[in-house]
Amino acid sequence: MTHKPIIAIKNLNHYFGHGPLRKQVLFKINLEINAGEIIILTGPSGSGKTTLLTVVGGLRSPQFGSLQVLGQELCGATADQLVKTRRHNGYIFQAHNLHGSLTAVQNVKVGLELHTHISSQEMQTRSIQMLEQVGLGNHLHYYPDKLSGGQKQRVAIARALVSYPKIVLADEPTAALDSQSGRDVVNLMQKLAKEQGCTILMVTHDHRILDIADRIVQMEDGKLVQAVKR
Ligand SMILES: Nc1ncnc2c1ncn2[C@@H]1O[C@H](COP(=O)(O)OP(=O)(O)OP(=O)(O)O)[C@@H](O)[C@H]1O
Repeated sequence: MTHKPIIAIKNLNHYFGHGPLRKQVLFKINLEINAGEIIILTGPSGSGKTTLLTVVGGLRSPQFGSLQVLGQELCGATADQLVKTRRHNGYIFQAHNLHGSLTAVQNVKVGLELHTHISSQEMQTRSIQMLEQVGLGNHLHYYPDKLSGGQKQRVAIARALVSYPKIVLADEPTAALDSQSGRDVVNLMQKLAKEQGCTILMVTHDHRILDIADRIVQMEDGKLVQAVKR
């Protein structure tokens, strides 16, 4: 096969703490993820899912092994290189992390902040279009406290996708939502990701949404125990 994976993880080990408190949390992780794939990372609490997600997302430096994202080796990368990698990513977290003092459209624009080549007018236009795509075209100027949980998470999705990222990292995006809103939110992520051709790596305990994955990867005690092809 000639295509290269968008994310290639080889023998990745990760430790927290120092000296006698040093504790290994990721053990010899090997995983390749192709462009456009939706991967769900699941497993018990404390098994290392969030650690793996943050390392892959360039939010934490990889320590041992190899991690290539879009062809760039991140093991041993400088802080600058990690920042560059983060520009290709969109992030969606459990607690949507919207700014309470910004409207929906202003929050979405934050997703374009690092993209200084885009004019302010273009940012506004793209942010509005993105909110229309997530069904919030008539809530553009609402502040987060006037939106429901599901609506806030849809703003967070719009913010994550407005820069057309190659990779979206999502940590428990449905945890704070009722089952219908959770379903709506992941359906929307799936639809937009497929339209934009972006790759999603998502951590979840929510068994109701496993069906959106192309592959489910199971973690236990810091190890990948299973990579199920669907
Ligand atoms: N910043 C940190 N410093 C020290 N230990 C940490 C840190 N972050 C996580 N850990 C430890 O690393 C292990 C893996 O944690 P991680 O958050 O990756 O697990 P998880 O599978 O995402 O769990 P959960 O499903 O509960 O979010 C746990 O034992 C945790 O206590």
